[in-house]
Amino acid sequence: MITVLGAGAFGTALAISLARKGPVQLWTHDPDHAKAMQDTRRNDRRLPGVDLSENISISENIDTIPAQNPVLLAVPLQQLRGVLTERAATLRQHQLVACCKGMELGSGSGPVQLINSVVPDAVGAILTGPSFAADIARGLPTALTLACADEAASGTLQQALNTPNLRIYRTTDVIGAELGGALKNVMAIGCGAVIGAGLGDSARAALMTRGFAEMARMATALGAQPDTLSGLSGFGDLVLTCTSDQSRNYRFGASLGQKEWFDPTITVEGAATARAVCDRASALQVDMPITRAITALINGDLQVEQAMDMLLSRPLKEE
Ligand SMILES: NC(=O)C1=CN([C@@H]2O[C@H](COP(=O)(O)OP(=O)(O)OC[C@H]3O[C@@H](n4cnc5c(N)ncnc54)[C@H](OP(=O)(O)O)[C@@H]3O)[C@@H](O)[C@H]2O)C=CC1
Ligand SMILES: O=C(CO)COP(=O)(O)O
Repeated sequence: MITVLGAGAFGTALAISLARKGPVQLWTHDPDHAKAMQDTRRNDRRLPGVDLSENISISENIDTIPAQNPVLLAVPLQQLRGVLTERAATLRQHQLVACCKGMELGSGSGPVQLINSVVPDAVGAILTGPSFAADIARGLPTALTLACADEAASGTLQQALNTPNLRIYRTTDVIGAELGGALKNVMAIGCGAVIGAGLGDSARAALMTRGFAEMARMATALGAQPDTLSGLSGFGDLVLTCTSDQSRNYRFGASLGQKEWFDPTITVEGAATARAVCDRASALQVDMPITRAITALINGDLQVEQAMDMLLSRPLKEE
Protein backbone atom coordinates (compact mmCIF):
# COMPACT_ATOMS: atom_id res chain seq x y z
CA MET A 1 0.00 0.00 0.00
CA ILE A 2 1.19 3.50 -0.87
CA THR A 3 -0.10 6.58 0.90
CA VAL A 4 -0.41 9.89 -0.95
CA LEU A 5 -0.77 13.03 1.16
CA GLY A 6 -2.31 15.76 -0.97
CA ALA A 7 -5.18 15.31 -3.44
CA GLY A 8 -4.11 17.92 -5.94
CA ALA A 9 -3.46 17.26 -9.60
CA PHE A 10 -0.10 15.54 -9.07
CA GLY A 11 -1.01 13.48 -5.98
CA THR A 12 -4.19 12.28 -7.70
CA ALA A 13 -2.36 11.42 -10.93
CA LEU A 14 0.28 9.43 -9.04
CA ALA A 15 -2.44 7.65 -7.07
CA ILE A 16 -4.21 6.73 -10.32
CA SER A 17 -1.00 5.42 -11.87
CA LEU A 18 0.08 3.46 -8.78
CA ALA A 19 -3.43 2.06 -8.27
CA ARG A 20 -2.92 0.12 -11.51
CA LYS A 21 -0.66 -2.21 -9.55
CA GLY A 22 -1.97 -2.11 -5.97
CA PRO A 23 -3.96 -0.31 -3.27
CA VAL A 24 -3.37 3.40 -2.68
CA GLN A 25 -4.56 5.64 0.13
CA LEU A 26 -5.24 9.24 -0.99
CA TRP A 27 -5.52 11.92 1.72
CA THR A 28 -6.97 15.39 1.40
CA HIS A 29 -7.04 18.01 4.16
CA ASP A 30 -10.56 19.01 3.18
CA PRO A 31 -13.45 16.75 4.36
CA ASP A 32 -15.80 18.20 1.71
CA HIS A 33 -13.29 17.34 -1.00
CA ALA A 34 -12.92 13.80 0.38
CA LYS A 35 -16.70 13.35 0.37
CA ALA A 36 -17.02 14.68 -3.20
CA MET A 37 -14.29 12.33 -4.44
CA GLN A 38 -15.83 9.37 -2.60
CA ASP A 39 -19.24 10.14 -4.13
CA THR A 40 -18.15 10.83 -7.71
CA ARG A 41 -14.97 8.71 -7.88
CA ARG A 42 -13.39 11.73 -9.56
CA ASN A 43 -11.31 14.72 -8.48
CA ASP A 44 -13.23 17.47 -10.24
CA ARG A 45 -11.52 20.18 -8.18
CA ARG A 46 -7.92 19.52 -9.20
CA LEU A 47 -7.79 16.85 -11.92
CA PRO A 48 -11.11 16.75 -13.74
CA GLY A 49 -12.09 14.15 -16.29
CA VAL A 50 -10.25 11.11 -14.89
CA ASP A 51 -11.80 8.24 -12.93
CA LEU A 52 -10.44 7.12 -9.56
CA SER A 53 -10.22 3.33 -9.52
CA GLU A 54 -11.58 1.20 -6.69
CA ASN A 55 -7.99 0.56 -5.63
CA ILE A 56 -7.85 4.15 -4.33
CA SER A 57 -9.28 4.73 -0.86
CA ILE A 58 -9.95 8.39 -0.10
CA SER A 59 -9.72 9.89 3.36
CA GLU A 60 -9.50 13.23 5.15
CA ASN A 61 -8.19 11.56 8.26
CA ILE A 62 -5.03 9.44 8.30
CA ASP A 63 -3.85 8.91 11.86
CA THR A 64 -1.80 5.79 11.36
CA ILE A 65 0.20 4.66 8.37
CA PRO A 66 1.72 1.15 8.42
CA ALA A 67 5.51 1.44 8.81
CA GLN A 68 6.25 -0.25 5.49
CA ASN A 69 4.03 2.15 3.46
CA PRO A 70 5.98 4.69 1.44
CA VAL A 71 4.33 8.11 1.79
CA LEU A 72 4.19 10.53 -1.14
CA LEU A 73 3.96 14.20 -0.12
CA ALA A 74 2.12 15.99 -2.94
CA VAL A 75 1.33 19.43 -1.55
CA PRO A 76 2.78 22.74 -2.76
CA LEU A 77 6.30 23.30 -1.45
CA GLN A 78 5.41 26.41 0.57
CA GLN A 79 2.81 24.27 2.48
CA LEU A 80 5.08 21.28 3.07
CA ARG A 81 6.57 22.40 6.40
CA GLY A 82 3.07 22.87 7.85
CA VAL A 83 1.86 19.46 6.65
CA LEU A 84 4.99 17.74 7.99
CA THR A 85 4.84 19.53 11.33
CA GLU A 86 1.17 18.73 11.86
CA ARG A 87 1.69 15.03 11.04
CA ALA A 88 5.26 14.49 12.30
CA ALA A 89 4.22 11.82 14.83
CA THR A 90 2.42 9.78 12.13
CA LEU A 91 5.23 10.17 9.61
CA ARG A 92 8.12 9.17 11.90
CA GLN A 93 10.39 6.40 10.57
CA HIS A 94 8.60 6.25 7.22
CA GLN A 95 10.02 6.63 3.75
CA LEU A 96 8.78 10.09 2.76
CA VAL A 97 8.91 11.00 -0.91
CA ALA A 98 8.46 14.68 -1.69
CA CYS A 99 6.45 15.17 -4.88
CA CYS A 100 6.81 18.92 -4.99
CA LYS A 101 9.20 21.40 -6.59
CA GLY A 102 10.52 24.58 -5.10
CA MET A 103 12.57 26.42 -2.50
CA GLU A 104 10.99 27.56 0.76
CA LEU A 105 10.78 31.30 1.35
CA GLY A 106 12.77 32.31 4.40
CA SER A 107 14.76 29.11 4.94
CA GLY A 108 15.81 28.53 1.32
CA SER A 109 15.19 24.80 1.91
CA GLY A 110 14.22 22.26 -0.71
CA PRO A 111 11.64 19.55 0.03
CA VAL A 112 14.04 16.87 1.25
CA GLN A 113 15.86 19.37 3.46
CA LEU A 114 12.45 20.20 4.94
CA ILE A 115 11.67 16.52 5.56
CA ASN A 116 15.06 16.03 7.19
CA SER A 117 14.62 18.99 9.49
CA VAL A 118 10.98 18.39 10.55
CA VAL A 119 10.95 14.55 10.64
CA PRO A 120 14.63 13.71 11.16
CA ASP A 121 14.12 9.98 11.73
CA ALA A 122 12.31 9.52 8.40
CA VAL A 123 14.04 8.62 5.13
CA GLY A 124 13.63 11.60 2.79
CA ALA A 125 13.47 11.34 -0.99
CA ILE A 126 12.15 13.35 -3.93
CA LEU A 127 10.29 12.25 -7.05
CA THR A 128 10.73 14.82 -9.80
CA GLY A 129 11.15 15.29 -13.52
CA PRO A 130 9.17 16.12 -16.65
CA SER A 131 5.58 14.97 -16.15
CA PHE A 132 2.23 16.65 -16.39
CA ALA A 133 -0.35 15.21 -14.01
CA ALA A 134 -2.89 14.86 -16.83
CA ASP A 135 -0.41 12.79 -18.88
CA ILE A 136 0.36 10.47 -15.97
CA ALA A 137 -3.32 10.03 -15.16
CA ARG A 138 -4.07 9.10 -18.79
CA GLY A 139 -1.35 6.44 -18.66
CA LEU A 140 0.89 8.18 -21.19
CA PRO A 141 4.60 7.22 -21.04
CA THR A 142 6.57 9.28 -18.50
CA ALA A 143 10.06 9.08 -16.96
CA LEU A 144 10.91 10.53 -13.56
CA THR A 145 13.89 10.74 -11.23
CA LEU A 146 13.79 9.43 -7.68
CA ALA A 147 16.55 11.01 -5.59
CA CYS A 148 17.42 9.54 -2.21
CA ALA A 149 20.69 9.61 -0.29
CA ASP A 150 19.96 6.20 1.26
CA GLU A 151 20.81 3.73 -1.53
CA ALA A 152 18.96 0.76 -0.02
CA ALA A 153 15.75 2.77 0.45
CA SER A 154 16.21 4.23 -3.01
CA GLY A 155 16.13 0.76 -4.63
CA THR A 156 12.98 -0.22 -2.70
CA LEU A 157 11.24 3.02 -3.60
CA GLN A 158 12.24 2.73 -7.24
CA GLN A 159 10.55 -0.68 -7.42
CA ALA A 160 7.49 0.51 -5.50
CA LEU A 161 6.90 3.60 -7.63
CA ASN A 162 7.76 2.23 -11.08
CA THR A 163 4.71 1.32 -13.17
CA PRO A 164 4.40 0.17 -16.80
CA ASN A 165 3.87 3.80 -17.91
CA LEU A 166 5.93 5.57 -15.27
CA ARG A 167 9.62 4.72 -15.57
CA ILE A 168 11.66 5.63 -12.50
CA TYR A 169 15.39 6.35 -12.63
CA ARG A 170 17.27 6.82 -9.36
CA THR A 171 20.11 9.00 -8.13
CA THR A 172 21.68 9.81 -4.78
CA ASP A 173 22.13 13.48 -5.75
CA VAL A 174 19.19 14.88 -3.80
CA ILE A 175 20.36 18.51 -3.97
CA GLY A 176 20.76 18.37 -7.74
CA ALA A 177 17.31 16.84 -8.25
CA GLU A 178 15.66 19.32 -5.87
CA LEU A 179 17.27 22.32 -7.52
CA GLY A 180 16.57 21.27 -11.10
CA GLY A 181 12.83 21.10 -10.39
CA ALA A 182 12.81 24.31 -8.36
CA LEU A 183 14.82 26.48 -10.74
CA LYS A 184 13.20 25.35 -14.00
CA ASN A 185 9.83 26.66 -12.82
CA VAL A 186 11.29 30.17 -12.61
CA MET A 187 12.60 29.85 -16.17
CA ALA A 188 9.18 28.59 -17.31
CA ILE A 189 7.58 31.79 -16.02
CA GLY A 190 10.17 33.77 -17.98
CA CYS A 191 9.57 31.77 -21.16
CA GLY A 192 5.81 32.19 -20.84
CA ALA A 193 6.33 35.93 -20.48
CA VAL A 194 8.58 36.07 -23.56
CA ILE A 195 6.04 34.23 -25.71
CA GLY A 196 3.09 36.08 -24.17
CA ALA A 197 4.71 39.42 -24.99
CA GLY A 198 5.33 38.31 -28.57
CA LEU A 199 9.13 38.37 -28.34
CA GLY A 200 9.43 35.13 -30.31
CA ASP A 201 10.75 31.57 -30.21
CA SER A 202 14.38 32.66 -30.69
CA ALA A 203 14.24 34.77 -27.54
CA ARG A 204 12.72 31.84 -25.68
CA ALA A 205 15.53 29.51 -26.83
CA ALA A 206 18.10 32.06 -25.64
CA LEU A 207 16.36 32.36 -22.27
CA MET A 208 16.16 28.59 -21.83
CA THR A 209 19.82 28.09 -22.71
CA ARG A 210 21.25 30.94 -20.66
CA GLY A 211 18.73 30.08 -17.93
CA PHE A 212 20.04 26.53 -17.89
CA ALA A 213 23.59 27.86 -17.45
CA GLU A 214 22.34 29.90 -14.51
CA MET A 215 20.56 26.89 -12.99
CA ALA A 216 23.77 24.86 -13.22
CA ARG A 217 25.79 27.70 -11.63
CA MET A 218 23.47 27.90 -8.63
CA ALA A 219 23.15 24.13 -8.26
CA THR A 220 26.93 23.63 -8.35
CA ALA A 221 27.39 26.36 -5.74
CA LEU A 222 25.01 24.43 -3.48
CA GLY A 223 26.81 21.12 -3.94
CA ALA A 224 24.86 19.45 -6.76
CA GLN A 225 26.56 17.20 -9.31
CA PRO A 226 26.57 18.96 -12.71
CA ASP A 227 25.40 15.75 -14.48
CA THR A 228 22.17 15.75 -12.49
CA LEU A 229 21.19 19.09 -13.99
CA SER A 230 21.51 17.57 -17.47
CA GLY A 231 19.08 14.78 -16.58
CA LEU A 232 15.31 14.44 -16.31
CA SER A 233 15.00 16.53 -13.16
CA GLY A 234 16.85 19.51 -14.68
CA PHE A 235 17.17 19.79 -18.45
CA GLY A 236 14.26 17.40 -19.09
CA ASP A 237 11.82 19.34 -16.96
CA LEU A 238 13.14 22.69 -18.19
CA VAL A 239 12.34 21.71 -21.78
CA LEU A 240 8.86 20.43 -20.90
CA THR A 241 7.79 23.34 -18.77
CA CYS A 242 9.25 26.12 -20.92
CA THR A 243 7.57 24.88 -24.10
CA SER A 244 4.09 23.73 -23.10
CA ASP A 245 1.05 25.71 -22.13
CA GLN A 246 -0.03 22.71 -20.06
CA SER A 247 2.41 24.20 -17.54
CA ARG A 248 0.86 26.54 -14.98
CA ASN A 249 4.19 28.34 -14.48
CA TYR A 250 4.40 28.95 -18.23
CA ARG A 251 0.77 30.12 -18.40
CA PHE A 252 1.32 32.46 -15.45
CA GLY A 253 4.32 33.92 -17.28
CA ALA A 254 2.25 34.29 -20.44
CA SER A 255 -0.35 36.25 -18.48
CA LEU A 256 2.41 38.61 -17.30
CA GLY A 257 3.61 39.02 -20.88
CA GLN A 258 0.07 39.72 -22.08
CA LYS A 259 -0.69 41.91 -19.04
CA GLU A 260 -3.71 39.75 -18.26
CA TRP A 261 -5.24 38.55 -14.98
CA PHE A 262 -4.23 35.10 -13.68
CA ASP A 263 -6.36 33.03 -11.29
CA PRO A 264 -4.57 33.21 -7.89
CA THR A 265 -5.95 29.80 -6.77
CA ILE A 266 -3.80 28.04 -9.39
CA THR A 267 -0.58 26.62 -7.99
CA VAL A 268 2.45 28.41 -9.49
CA GLU A 269 5.49 27.14 -7.59
CA GLY A 270 7.97 29.29 -9.51
CA ALA A 271 6.61 32.59 -8.15
CA ALA A 272 7.60 32.12 -4.50
CA THR A 273 10.62 30.06 -5.47
CA ALA A 274 11.98 32.92 -7.63
CA ARG A 275 12.07 35.16 -4.57
CA ALA A 276 13.66 32.46 -2.42
CA VAL A 277 16.31 31.81 -5.08
CA CYS A 278 17.18 35.51 -5.33
CA ASP A 279 17.72 35.62 -1.55
CA ARG A 280 19.87 32.50 -1.65
CA ALA A 281 21.87 33.76 -4.64
CA SER A 282 22.58 37.05 -2.86
CA ALA A 283 23.80 35.23 0.24
CA LEU A 284 26.04 32.96 -1.84
CA GLN A 285 27.08 35.72 -4.27
CA VAL A 286 25.99 33.65 -7.27
CA ASP A 287 25.31 35.71 -10.40
CA MET A 288 21.70 35.04 -11.51
CA PRO A 289 20.63 37.92 -13.76
CA ILE A 290 17.83 35.99 -15.51
CA THR A 291 16.26 34.81 -12.26
CA ARG A 292 16.49 38.38 -10.93
CA ALA A 293 14.82 39.81 -14.02
CA ILE A 294 12.00 37.22 -13.84
CA THR A 295 11.55 37.94 -10.13
CA ALA A 296 11.26 41.67 -10.83
CA LEU A 297 8.64 40.84 -13.44
CA ILE A 298 6.67 38.67 -10.99
CA ASN A 299 6.88 41.42 -8.35
CA GLY A 300 5.57 43.98 -10.86
CA ASP A 301 8.79 45.99 -10.70
CA LEU A 302 9.57 45.51 -14.44
CA GLN A 303 7.66 44.86 -17.68
CA VAL A 304 8.85 42.05 -20.00
CA GLU A 305 10.38 44.46 -22.52
CA GLN A 306 12.31 46.27 -19.78
CA ALA A 307 13.53 42.95 -18.36
CA MET A 308 14.70 41.86 -21.82
CA ASP A 309 16.46 45.22 -22.44
CA MET A 310 18.20 44.86 -19.10
CA LEU A 311 19.47 41.36 -19.96
CA LEU A 312 20.51 42.31 -23.52
CA SER A 313 22.48 45.34 -22.36
CA ARG A 314 24.69 43.42 -19.92
CA PRO A 315 28.43 43.58 -20.67
CA LEU A 316 29.41 41.24 -23.53
CA LYS A 317 31.26 38.09 -22.47
CA GLU A 318 32.30 34.59 -23.53
CA GLU A 319 29.63 31.89 -23.65
N1 LIG B 1 0.43 19.19 -11.67
C1 LIG B 1 1.50 18.69 -12.27
O1 LIG B 1 1.47 18.41 -13.49
C2 LIG B 1 2.74 18.44 -11.49
C3 LIG B 1 2.93 19.00 -10.23
N2 LIG B 1 4.10 18.78 -9.57
C4 LIG B 1 4.31 19.36 -8.25
O2 LIG B 1 3.37 18.84 -7.35
C5 LIG B 1 3.21 19.76 -6.27
C6 LIG B 1 1.73 19.87 -6.01
O3 LIG B 1 1.16 20.44 -7.17
P1 LIG B 1 -0.24 20.04 -7.74
O4 LIG B 1 -0.75 18.79 -7.18
O5 LIG B 1 -0.15 20.13 -9.20
O6 LIG B 1 -1.08 21.29 -7.18
P2 LIG B 1 -2.63 21.45 -7.04
O7 LIG B 1 -2.86 22.91 -6.93
O8 LIG B 1 -3.34 20.71 -8.08
O9 LIG B 1 -2.96 20.77 -5.66
C7 LIG B 1 -2.38 21.14 -4.44
C8 LIG B 1 -3.01 20.28 -3.38
O10 LIG B 1 -2.43 20.57 -2.12
C9 LIG B 1 -3.49 20.81 -1.21
N3 LIG B 1 -3.03 21.69 -0.14
C10 LIG B 1 -2.73 23.00 -0.22
N4 LIG B 1 -2.34 23.45 0.97
C11 LIG B 1 -2.43 22.40 1.82
C12 LIG B 1 -2.20 22.23 3.20
N5 LIG B 1 -1.75 23.23 3.95
N6 LIG B 1 -2.42 21.02 3.76
C13 LIG B 1 -2.84 20.00 3.01
N7 LIG B 1 -3.08 20.08 1.69
C14 LIG B 1 -2.88 21.27 1.11
C15 LIG B 1 -4.58 21.44 -2.06
O11 LIG B 1 -5.82 21.40 -1.41
P3 LIG B 1 -7.01 22.36 -1.88
O12 LIG B 1 -7.49 21.81 -3.20
O13 LIG B 1 -7.99 22.24 -0.79
O14 LIG B 1 -6.44 23.74 -2.05
C16 LIG B 1 -4.51 20.53 -3.26
O15 LIG B 1 -5.15 19.32 -3.00
C17 LIG B 1 3.85 21.08 -6.72
O16 LIG B 1 5.07 21.26 -6.07
C18 LIG B 1 4.09 20.87 -8.21
O17 LIG B 1 5.24 21.56 -8.66
C19 LIG B 1 5.09 18.02 -10.10
C20 LIG B 1 4.95 17.45 -11.33
C21 LIG B 1 3.75 17.61 -12.11
O1 LIG C 1 6.39 20.33 -12.97
C1 LIG C 1 5.62 20.15 -13.87
C2 LIG C 1 5.92 19.33 -15.04
O2 LIG C 1 7.05 18.54 -14.83
C3 LIG C 1 4.31 20.83 -13.84
O3 LIG C 1 4.50 22.13 -14.19
P1 LIG C 1 3.54 23.29 -13.69
O4 LIG C 1 3.56 23.27 -12.19
O5 LIG C 1 4.12 24.53 -14.29
O6 LIG C 1 2.17 23.00 -14.23
